Amino acid sequence: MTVVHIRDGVVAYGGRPVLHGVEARVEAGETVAVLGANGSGKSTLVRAALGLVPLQRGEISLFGTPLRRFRDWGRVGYVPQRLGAGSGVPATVREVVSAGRLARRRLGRPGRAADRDAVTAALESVGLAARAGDQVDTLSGGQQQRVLIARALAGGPDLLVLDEPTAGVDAGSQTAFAEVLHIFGAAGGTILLVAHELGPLAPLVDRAIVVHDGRIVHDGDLPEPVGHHAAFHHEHLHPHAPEETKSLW
Ligand SMILES: Nc1ncnc2c1ncn2[C@@H]1O[C@H](COP(=O)(O)OP(=O)(O)OP(=O)(O)O)[C@@H](O)[C@H]1O
Repeated sequence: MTVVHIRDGVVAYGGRPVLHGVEARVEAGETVAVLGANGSGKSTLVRAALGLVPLQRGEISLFGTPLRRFRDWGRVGYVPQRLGAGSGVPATVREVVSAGRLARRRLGRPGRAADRDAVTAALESVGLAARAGDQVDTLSGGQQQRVLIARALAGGPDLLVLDEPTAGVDAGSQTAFAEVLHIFGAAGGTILLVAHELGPLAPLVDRAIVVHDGRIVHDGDLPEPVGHHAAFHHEHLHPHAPEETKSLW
């Protein structure tokens, strides 16, 4: 099944085109990385795929449903680049992660315990259970990134879309984060992630889409590593129990 399908996608900001008729698909169970230089259009591509940026032309479908008719947002977890800086709204880590449950809620159903358990499990998977009651703005940048990942996981999505999830995250945390994604993918989850550098995520990636100046210039195996990227193919990730993941952060 095709989980994400963009056909002839054109996006322009203020009349300036930044995506020029792109075609991209993500199949169920795949982990696809969108790679490219700064400003090439990677974020725009994934944000357009979720309807966060309007298309000037083209079509998008999610889980086989045209975006304009798609309502099943509980199946989608989105991790933006940053936790909306300057929102100014005080919220605890648990509250932010609980927001990830909203699309799963059904009116009139109890489900409170299930919500609480899902939030706790998501916090544990990113190693932040002990910080649940803290104000989110007292956490470091890397920890806030983990809150966003927990928020996306809490909804129990089938598709995770992540925009530079490991930017500004230290090496050890990147490895732990790769483990969380590995577990999600091994359970059948589909992953679309934007990355400038993959680092420890490289072994997870089934396919790479390379964007250059708003066009897809490669769609296939990970491109041959160059320079410091040469480490990519020498890293291996092995499945671990979630308990082990916790201790990695
Ligand atoms: N909201 C916006 N308004 C105007 N221009 C924008 C907006 N968002 C992005 N752009 C421009 O669109 C182009 C593509 O941006 P995009 O963020 O998609 O690139 P990217 O490949 O994700 O870059 P990076 O790796 O730096 O995050 C850039 O030239 C950027 O300046």
